[in-house]
Amino acid sequence: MAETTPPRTPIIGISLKMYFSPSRTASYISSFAPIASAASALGVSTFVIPDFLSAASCAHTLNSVSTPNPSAPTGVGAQDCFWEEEGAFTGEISPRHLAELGIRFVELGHAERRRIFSESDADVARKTAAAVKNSIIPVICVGEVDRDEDNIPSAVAFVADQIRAAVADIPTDAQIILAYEPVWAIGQPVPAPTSYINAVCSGLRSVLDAELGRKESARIIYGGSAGPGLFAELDPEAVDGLFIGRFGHDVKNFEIMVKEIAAKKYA
Ligand SMILES: O=C(CO)COP(=O)(O)O
Repeated sequence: MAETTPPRTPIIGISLKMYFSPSRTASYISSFAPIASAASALGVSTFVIPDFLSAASCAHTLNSVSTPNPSAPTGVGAQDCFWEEEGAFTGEISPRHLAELGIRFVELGHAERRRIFSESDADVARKTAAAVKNSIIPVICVGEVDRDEDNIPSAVAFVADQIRAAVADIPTDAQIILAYEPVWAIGQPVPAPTSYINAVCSGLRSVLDAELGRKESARIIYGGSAGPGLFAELDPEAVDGLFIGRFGHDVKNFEIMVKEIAAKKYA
């Protein structure tokens, strides 16, 4: 069954990629838990995506954190999943098994997976459908590869095609998160220019609302060298939150960004 609530609550998440050892991840989660609770009180949802080795124990910890606002929960995600639920698929991870362990999000189609492991839009679509079927919220990563700040319509068109492909086989009311990450802005010292992020996200918002019927069910978060100070410059009508990488490794930065999102979204 698709996860259909809560709609469009601001949300911030971090992927730890393959940066942290299991012990460092455990210590990060201990510091993260009270921040998630405070974020909920501010009306901001949070998630952490550790590597697979730590996902179950992180879910165990974070799922027992008290989040005072039921519309702003916290949760743990996985960095990928397979589209099949069970069987002879050596090395793959079942979305049904993730759900059984209390994992509430799954990141799909990250730029690194598309580039290094040749994941296609068709793969992402099948994984998205499998996640939704298991009540896991997909965090679908999309973004254009080349930097061309003068050509916003072409970035919007490219990313909109990625989105159309990813959601082709799920119901319109299934809750999804679109992590808009211009590939050229990942792993850089600074994010994409804010005017550019705002323009692309507002183009995508129109496609989601008018064409895909996802005004309530799809949130857009920005990722790609995002850090403190960024959200204050973003358009809160177009961008629902952030997807953090390196600049959230210091959990204090994550806390700062939670507050910046709350301030801007509830201004
Ligand atoms: O890819 C990202 C999040 O998944 C962004 O990573 P960085 O913020 O480290 O560039």
